[in-house]
Amino acid sequence: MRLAVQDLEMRFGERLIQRGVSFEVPAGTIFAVMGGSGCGKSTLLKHLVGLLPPAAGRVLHDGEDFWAADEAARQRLRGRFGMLFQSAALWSSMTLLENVCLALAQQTALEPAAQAERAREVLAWVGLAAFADYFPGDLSGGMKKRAGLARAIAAEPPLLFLDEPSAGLDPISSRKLDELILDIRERTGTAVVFVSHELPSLFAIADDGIFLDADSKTPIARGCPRELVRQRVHPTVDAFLRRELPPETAAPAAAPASGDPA
Ligand SMILES: Nc1ncnc2c1ncn2[C@@H]1O[C@H](COP(=O)(O)OP(=O)(O)OP(=O)(O)O)[C@@H](O)[C@H]1O
Repeated sequence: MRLAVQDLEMRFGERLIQRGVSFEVPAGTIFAVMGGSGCGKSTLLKHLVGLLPPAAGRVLHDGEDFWAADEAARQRLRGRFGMLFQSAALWSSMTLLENVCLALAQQTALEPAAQAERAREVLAWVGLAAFADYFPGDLSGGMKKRAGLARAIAAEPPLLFLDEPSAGLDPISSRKLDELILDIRERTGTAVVFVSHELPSLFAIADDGIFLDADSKTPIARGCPRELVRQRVHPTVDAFLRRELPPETAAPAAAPASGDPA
């Protein structure tokens, strides 16, 4: 499935958030949505997953215009997306197995026995085979994220949306989640669109990406984060990807005190 975003304009009422947002995500690509706080990353994700209509522009799935389609067609397209929200959004009263089975019941025609078999398989992929009968409340944050990922990928969606997947995780859990996302792409060929502030994750897994700028309210860079940082494409992008203060806010370099060695 190929996602194409064409000249999207994002607004809340009169307030412009971003304009001129265009990019494509071919099958199997891991695509990062980057930018500082409040630039519109989560809002863009809402336009892409079908939660919020954009003010203008198009979101095409294999050429089919999502927001111009009727509700039945949108529902069919939504069934092809896997989603992992920041909170992992698991049902707390259901075990992990039941959480994954519920997603399979909603998104596939599998019989209950086949749902359970598939659910155990994906829980094993994410390293939670031994926790199938646990409730989300009994898991660590990283385990909840992995369970959420298992649920998102259970029906083998061709397109996976991840909203800050590693937020709140320690560096080791975050690294494991990155490897899991790469492994899932390898196994299923899914495309992944993810929002992240985590530089190690951006550098480790993204093949391509877009940088949304809150000041100009428009994208200011496109490409693989590793390349963008190497090419020094824009001071704001540089500041973000290198964790450097932008020149206008950086403290002046301290003058050497007299008597210091030269
Ligand atoms: N429902 C809403 N109504 C009005 N304004 C909103 C709404 N949701 C978000 N905004 C505003 O739109 C802008 C973009 O918000 P968004 O959450 O998309 O940013 P973000 O890049 O995801 O930020 P962060 O990295 O901090 O999560 C912000 O200024 C926010 O205050």
